[in-house]
Amino acid sequence: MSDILVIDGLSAGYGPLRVIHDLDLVIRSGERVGIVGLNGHGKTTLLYAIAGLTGWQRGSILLNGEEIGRTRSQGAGRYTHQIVRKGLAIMPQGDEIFNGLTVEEHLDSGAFTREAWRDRKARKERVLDLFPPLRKLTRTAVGRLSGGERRMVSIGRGLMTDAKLYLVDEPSLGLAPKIGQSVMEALLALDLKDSAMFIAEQNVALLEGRVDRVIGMHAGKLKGEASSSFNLTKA
Ligand SMILES: Nc1ncnc2c1ncn2[C@@H]1O[C@H](COP(=O)(O)OP(=O)(O)OP(=O)(O)O)[C@@H](O)[C@H]1O
Repeated sequence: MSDILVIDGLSAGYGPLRVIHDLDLVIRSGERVGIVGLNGHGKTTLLYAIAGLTGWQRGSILLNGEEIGRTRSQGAGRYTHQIVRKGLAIMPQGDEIFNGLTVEEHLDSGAFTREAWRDRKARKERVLDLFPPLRKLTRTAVGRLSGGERRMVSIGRGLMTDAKLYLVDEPSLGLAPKIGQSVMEALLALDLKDSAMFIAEQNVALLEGRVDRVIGMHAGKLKGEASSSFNLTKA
């Protein structure tokens, strides 16, 4: 098992606000790791820092052995395209999708590397196998879909490339519990091979027993392994 993500001494924030405090984390190939914590304690900011999307950051982040951290004081997103090309897929919180585009156009938009584009038909099939409700909707504009279907599109787009690390931010957020559970189950059914998945989620129960590890986050620091006994209010 090789290290896919090695974070060493990461601090990050926005302007004067420091959200992540000197954080270390290792995720290995084949691992699914969950991160839980209350709203505002920095889960999204940690995922953003890995993707180079915070206001500023410092500390080392190795993705598959390559440094993607750098010390940055400004220019959020300036290096994100390079990080993505090194093997990062990010599925952001909420549905960052374009209402006028069809499901198929959305999935195609995720196949932006040359290999992924060449292979997009097979990749779409893989996504449609994971999310069967989308199969009959490929020509439908996403603006007409339900919340659960939109989430499937947004996650499915992130699965159109062969990433080394998939970052998924609150896949069940805002969905009815049953729908949230089925989206999570589909996501966890993905054959990771030698890649890894890092999932931020507020609902610990959705992760427990389904991922390899659950880590708690409180006030910008990791709290070690968590379980359903991990009390979010007192973490
Ligand atoms: N773009 C931004 N600019 C300024 N401050 C931000 C920005 N994004 C987040 N913050 C602040 O950073 C802190 C951590 O927020 P973050 O979204 O990382 O937490 P979270 O644990 O992911 O919560 P949530 O589940 O609501 O996303 C909060 O105080 C938030 O207000």
